[in-house]
Amino acid sequence: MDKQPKSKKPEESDPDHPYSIPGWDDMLEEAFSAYKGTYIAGRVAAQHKTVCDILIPGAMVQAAISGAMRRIGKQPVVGDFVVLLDQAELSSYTIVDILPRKTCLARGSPGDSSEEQVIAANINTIFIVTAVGKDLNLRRLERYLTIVHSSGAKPVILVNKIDLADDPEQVIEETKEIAGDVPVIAISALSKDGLEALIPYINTDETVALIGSSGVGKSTLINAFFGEDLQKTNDVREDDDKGKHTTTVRQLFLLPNGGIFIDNPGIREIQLGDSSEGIDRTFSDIADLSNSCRFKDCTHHNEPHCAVRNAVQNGLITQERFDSYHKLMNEAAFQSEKAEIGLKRLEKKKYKGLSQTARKYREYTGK
Ligand SMILES: Nc1nc2c(ncn2[C@@H]2O[C@H](COP(=O)(O)OP(=O)(O)OP(=O)(O)O)[C@@H](O)[C@H]2O)c(=O)[nH]1
Ligand SMILES: [Zn+2]
Repeated sequence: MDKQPKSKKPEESDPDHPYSIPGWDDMLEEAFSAYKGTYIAGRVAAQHKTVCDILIPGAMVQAAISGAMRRIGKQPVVGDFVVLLDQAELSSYTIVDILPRKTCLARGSPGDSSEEQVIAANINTIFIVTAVGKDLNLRRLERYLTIVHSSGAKPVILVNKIDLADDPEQVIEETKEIAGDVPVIAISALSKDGLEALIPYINTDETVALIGSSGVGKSTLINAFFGEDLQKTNDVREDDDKGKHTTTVRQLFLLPNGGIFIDNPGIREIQLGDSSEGIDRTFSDIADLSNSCRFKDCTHHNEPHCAVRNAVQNGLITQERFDSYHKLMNEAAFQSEKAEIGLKRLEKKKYKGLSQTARKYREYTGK
């Protein structure tokens, strides 16, 4: 491949250069260099039905999705880096392509609809927020870990309301037991204790998001950490010529220290999709033990000489964690099947998205 020379990072304020787009890097620069002509790059800050709010160097504009993209079902989501056709003569912008996504947060769609829904793209770190008390549910955490691992983003577990814990250390220990190598951080969004530990994850040009159940303190944390006036700090110069004024709530925020924060209801209410790969990473203890099962494709149900079931019997893995694993595998297999049926309906020849693990699991269990 013809390698483009790496361009030097210019001043952040240079409105003519895509480096002023939050999160822009050399890889994107290289992908974008394939577009010659009146194209500019931007990042999706919010999605609406037919248009998106796009951050371009020095301004925020609205752009429609090209007919060609709509026909093939290519839908930009918040966080995407996109290529815009700059039609100065029409005072408008059109999104003509999406630059390669580094991470992709998706959920299994509810009801009968078959396709996985991408909610946000290019998030580097996802804070999984949980809280001391009845909200601290390890099984639910495993579910969130699976979702984040599947997205490609880096998970970090925040145990909020630590001020309510009788024995904070024990709470953290319990959480660490299911976390693998994922960092576990105790915080109190209310008293702002422990928030400094989050700073390293919000480096310049990193994109972060948070997920967690209702009531764990996500809003309190956003206000405590990112500031009450997040919306204000995100004020960008309006492009008078081409930009239309938008009154809708933005979903991508620029943080005062240079980081980028993405928040929308879709991220907050995320469900498990076909994430069998994420399950393997969340349950790496089970995945490791699987190598010692007699059958290579052991599903750890009834097969003889199953190292995983042995570990459960010997107390190395708790019954609750084992059940949680099976529950998530069942759901992932169900999502896979739903996706497959949907795609057959669309008469697609091949579906690569179905993960092998989930397929085997479904064949074996008949679920
Ligand atoms: N004791 C204590 N209470 C907290 C802490 N953080 C949040 N809360 C309280 O928990 C309740 C829920 O907090 P929210 O920030 O609204 O929770 P949320 O996750 O945004 O909830 P949804 O908006 O439903 O998703 C509020 O009453 C907060 O004051 C904390 O660190 N300690
Ligand atoms: Zn087994």
